[in-house]
Amino acid sequence: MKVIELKDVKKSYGKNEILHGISLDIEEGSIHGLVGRNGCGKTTLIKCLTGIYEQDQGQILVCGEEIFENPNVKAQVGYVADSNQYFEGYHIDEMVEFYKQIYPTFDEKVFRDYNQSIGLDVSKRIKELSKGQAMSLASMLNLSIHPKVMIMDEPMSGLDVIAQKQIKDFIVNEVDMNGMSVLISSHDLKDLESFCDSASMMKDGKILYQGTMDQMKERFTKLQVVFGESRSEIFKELSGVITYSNLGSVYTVILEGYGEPIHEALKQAGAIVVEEIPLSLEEVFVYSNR
Ligand SMILES: Nc1ncnc2c1ncn2[C@@H]1O[C@H](COP(=O)(O)OP(=O)(O)OP(=O)(O)O)[C@@H](O)[C@H]1O
Repeated sequence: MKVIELKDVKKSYGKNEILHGISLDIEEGSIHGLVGRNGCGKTTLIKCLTGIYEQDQGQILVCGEEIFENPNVKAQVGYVADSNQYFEGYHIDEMVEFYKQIYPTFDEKVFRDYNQSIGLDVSKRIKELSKGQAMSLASMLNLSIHPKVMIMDEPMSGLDVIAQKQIKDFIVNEVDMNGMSVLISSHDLKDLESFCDSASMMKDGKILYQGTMDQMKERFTKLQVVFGESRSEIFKELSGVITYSNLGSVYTVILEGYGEPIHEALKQAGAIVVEEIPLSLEEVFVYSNR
């Protein structure tokens, strides 16, 4: 079942259109990564998806309903923003009380359990927390709602590696125990690769492609090709080659549209070895944004 459905969503700031027709589906119980260069529109998309902004065009369904000005749906959605500038004068304990009032599903015991690991002093005011501590708090509070859908805008920024692991463990726990679905934006692609089931890659206000991690990587192929002698000219002529490098007669090639014809062309040109090497999400990102 799809918990998030976006159809042809457009959003402008004034006359400047930022989202140019975004369509995106996220399956229940999955962790979906949102990646893209600075300024491509991730936060704008997230603010539409959480109902903070109304889209100018298109449809956004969360749990089957429009989210904008829909408190019933919003009550089922956790949101960790990329910066937390509100409630600065509140003590953590007061924030817990506030969440209890706003969200009937808020589970104080779970919050205390999470904070047992993270170790924030609950008598502190929000403004006395470091950036990483404030991000951890936002994640813990929102996870303790047991939301059906969790939207997280760079939630790991500022967190040390131990806190990152703890927050990821909490997220996975909520997914496993309660079937929570997650959309998470991050610039740490290695991290997303190990953590997400699927991802979307944004570029200039559009989704370039979306799919499972394996499907994302299918777009490009990385080959190791060995000739008896140096043969760089072949890669200048071969179709789909994005980049190549060599160490003597051993070539590493990144190409698009690899298949039998290219394999045959390399063999006919005298390649002794043509071997596919796994690509990382980071490599897919870099070659997609060239
Ligand atoms: N409130 C605003 N008013 C006008 N323009 C804005 C506003 N917020 C963002 N923008 C512009 O919209 C574009 C997309 O910004 P957005 O914050 O959505 O990008 P992002 O992908 O989240 O970037 P980053 O990875 O740096 O956080 C940018 O060009 C930005 O300058």
